[in-house]
Amino acid sequence: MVATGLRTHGLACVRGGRDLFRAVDIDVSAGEALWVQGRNGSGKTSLLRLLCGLALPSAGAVHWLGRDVRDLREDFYRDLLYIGHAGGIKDDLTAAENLLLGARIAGQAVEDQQAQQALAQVGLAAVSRLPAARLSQGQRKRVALARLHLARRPPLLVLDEPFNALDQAAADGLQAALNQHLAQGGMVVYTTHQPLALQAARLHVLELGPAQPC
Ligand SMILES: Nc1ncnc2c1ncn2[C@@H]1O[C@H](COP(=O)(O)OP(=O)(O)OP(=O)(O)O)[C@@H](O)[C@H]1O
Repeated sequence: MVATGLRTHGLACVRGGRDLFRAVDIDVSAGEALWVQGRNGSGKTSLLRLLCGLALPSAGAVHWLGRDVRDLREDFYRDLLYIGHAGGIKDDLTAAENLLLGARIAGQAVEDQQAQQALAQVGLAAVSRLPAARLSQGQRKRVALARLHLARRPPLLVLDEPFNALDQAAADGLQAALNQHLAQGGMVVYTTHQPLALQAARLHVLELGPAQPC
């Protein structure tokens, strides 16, 4: 069988000396989405960071296309777009510079004009040259999400609270972009406290419970 997506087996995470979760098995293939749910502090962000190889699990492993992400490194990061809770936006850079920097760190060659177009797609054309420090929370979130509108969108999107701080029009636009990504065979792993099911070939739901006692 051809390995086509993101898988974990027996994933476990310990933070601050306590078990956040154990034995998490994930299997997300092309066109599928995983909605990670749970209360504040249940470990959603911690899980997403493990999936992206940004932290190590206390047990288990993460596989992308059949290989451990620890061995894949750059090959995995080329296929992945991770947008964290805070979006990684730098206050002293403009919206456009933030977008360009984020893309270039991910190894994506992006021209200024493409960045402007992507920012226009998320309704930020008028403020693209403003320092991010002068943007609202929702506008900062949109800067981070503009990465979805650059020419090359990686197949795997891992998005931590992407709908937070967005107004209804922006949330609708994001939902449409993610549904389009899934329809084209991409994969989305996301968290949200809002009732926002994406249209996927299969929508997996993972509910993280309260932390287990050590
Ligand atoms: N590096 C760390 N050291 C110690 N504790 C940590 C660390 N990272 C996370 N935690 C703890 O792990 C728990 C889970 O945090 P996490 O951010 O994964 O939760 P979450 O489900 O994303 O929460 P929220 O819904 O509030 O965003 C929290 O109690 C947090 O304080």
